[in-house]
Amino acid sequence: MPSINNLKFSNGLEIPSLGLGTYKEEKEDVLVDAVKAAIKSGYRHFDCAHIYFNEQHIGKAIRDTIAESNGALKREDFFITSKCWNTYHSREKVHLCLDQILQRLGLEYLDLYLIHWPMGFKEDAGDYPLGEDGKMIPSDIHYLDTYKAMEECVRNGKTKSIGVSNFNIKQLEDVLANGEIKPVCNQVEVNPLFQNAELIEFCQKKNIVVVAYAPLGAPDRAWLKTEDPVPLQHPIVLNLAKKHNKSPAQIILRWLLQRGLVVIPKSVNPTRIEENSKIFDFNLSSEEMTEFKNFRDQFRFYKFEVADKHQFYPFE
Ligand SMILES: NC(=O)C1=CN([C@@H]2O[C@H](COP(=O)(O)OP(=O)(O)OC[C@H]3O[C@@H](n4cnc5c(N)ncnc54)[C@H](OP(=O)(O)O)[C@@H]3O)[C@@H](O)[C@H]2O)C=CC1
Ligand SMILES: O=C1CO[C@H](CO)[C@@H](O)[C@@H]1O
Repeated sequence: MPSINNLKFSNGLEIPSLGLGTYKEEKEDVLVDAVKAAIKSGYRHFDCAHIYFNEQHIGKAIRDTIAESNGALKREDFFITSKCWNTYHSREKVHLCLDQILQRLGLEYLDLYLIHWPMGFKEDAGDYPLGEDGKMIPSDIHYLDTYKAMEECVRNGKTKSIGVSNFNIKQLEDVLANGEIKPVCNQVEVNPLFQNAELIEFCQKKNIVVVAYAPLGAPDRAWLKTEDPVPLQHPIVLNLAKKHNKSPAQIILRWLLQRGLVVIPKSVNPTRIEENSKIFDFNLSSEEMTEFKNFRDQFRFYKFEVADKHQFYPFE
């Protein structure tokens, strides 16, 4: 089995270019089985977040696997990302959020701690503080202040690296100009229907690794509409799948890898988890890569519209 390769961060550390997404599953037995199946299939990178309400199960599966491996697996073999939620943007809360994450995971450090979104929400009013207008109530905390506290988390050893998620080019430029520790990554949506070319080009020029979320178009999203386009069923993908004797998901993931991205497909199905790992043993030609330009681009699956009035909302 070809092994999962790594990409190098600007700080010299490495991230496996395939990780397991974990959003939208909170059941302990399902998640523990999924994480264990992933480890068996060679995954070492797990994408978590405070707001996914499931980190205790992921941590349990990883710690149990390490304990049962008789020394074959250690904490250092894993790459664990988690994210500071929007109601934790003040300095004190950035630290509190990380402490709570580590406690739930049962780990002493993260490999990567991200600011989940540039927008801070009102603190101490639950995870989704909705106003009477149906929109998130903002806090007045600037993401540059949040980022300063993130830097302290590297200095105190609770995370190896820091980065951001859902930041646009202007917001990244602010962080690059004002921060002391460079963000190693920006985790953003990328899939055939939302190719995000301009942002990816900017990040790659600045040596910021792009982690592609919703790589398969999040077909399990709660807000799915029957008329929405489905990347996994697109004729271009189906045709390439047939040609390479691969599945539609493998074709999309391979296309993303060949754009120099890290992919974090979510699955809780052991067969699909293994399928998604078999993307390192074939190549799409440059002509095949170009075929993806024929997709209807700019169909964003994660718009987070309840926060679109926030001064730091990142999307147009
Ligand atoms: N930073 C951010 O703001 C965000 C980060 N994320 C992260 O990115 C991860 C991935 O994104 P996500 O939204 O989950 O969506 P994905 O694009 O990864 O799609 C997940 C869906 O695809 C299905 N699936 C997985 N593998 C296959 C396959 N081989 N063939 C067919 N269907 C398949 C899964 O079903 P099943 O489980 O049944 O296999 C599930 O329904 C998240 O889980 C999360 O970790 C996501 C959104 C926002
Ligand atoms: O990662 C994500 C999934 O969950 C959140 C919503 O509950 C999103 O805001 C976020 O981008």
